[in-house]
Amino acid sequence: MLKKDIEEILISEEKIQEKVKELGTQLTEEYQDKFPLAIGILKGALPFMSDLIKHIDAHIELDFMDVSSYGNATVSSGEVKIVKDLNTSVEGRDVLIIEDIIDSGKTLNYLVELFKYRKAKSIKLVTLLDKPSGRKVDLKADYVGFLVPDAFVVGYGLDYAEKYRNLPYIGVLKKEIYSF
Ligand SMILES: O=P(O)(O)OC[C@H]1O[C@H](OP(=O)(O)OP(=O)(O)O)[C@H](O)[C@@H]1O
Ligand code: HPA
Ligand SMILES: [Mg+2]
Repeated sequence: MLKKDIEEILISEEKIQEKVKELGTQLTEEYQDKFPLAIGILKGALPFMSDLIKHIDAHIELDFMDVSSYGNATVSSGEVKIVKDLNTSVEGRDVLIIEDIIDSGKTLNYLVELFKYRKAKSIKLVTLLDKPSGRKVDLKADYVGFLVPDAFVVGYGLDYAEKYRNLPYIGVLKKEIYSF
C-alpha cells in the first residue's frame, strides 16, 4: 500500500480529472486554427499529458523531452540535464510545454530560453501544479491547474526518488520517508 506513506491527500483523483477537462477546453480554443507542437516534459508530465490531450479538440503534434534536475533529492540541483532531446524542430512552431509542476521555475526557464533560441514562433506553458513559494526565477505559466503549498508533493507523475508517480492523486509525503 502506497497510501501509508502519504500524510495528506491534497488533490483528489476526481478534482484532477475535472481540472484537466477544463484546461483541455481552454487549450481547444487557444489552438483551434493552429497546429501546435505539444511537448511533454518527462517523466513527471506523463500522466497529465496523457489525460490532457484527450480533451484538446484541435490538431496537435506530440513530442517529448526528458530533463532532470532533482535526482533523488527534494530540492533542485539547479542544473537542468537533458536526458532526451526532441525529435522535432521547434523552428517556426507554436509550442505548448506540458509540465506537472513549476517549483523553483528553473526547468521551465531553461526550456523557454532553449526554445526561443531554437526560434519557436510562440511558446505557451501549461502546468498542472504551481508552487509559488518555491520560485527562484521569475516565471509564470499561461495555464495553471492548482496552486500547491510549500511541501514536497507526490503522485500523478510526481516522484520522490522515482517512486509514487503512479498514485492517481496528489499528496504530501510523510516527513519520515525523506528525512532521516
Ligand atoms: O521548477 P523546478 O524547481 O525546476 O521543478 C519542476 C521540475 O522538477 C520535476 O522534474 P525532475 O527534475 O524531478 O524530473 P522528473 O520529471 O523525471 O521527476 C518536475 O517534473 C518539473 O519538471
Ligand atoms: N514533488 C515532486 N517533484 C518535484 C517537486 C515536488 O514538490 N517540485 C519539483 N519537482
Ligand atoms: Mg522528479
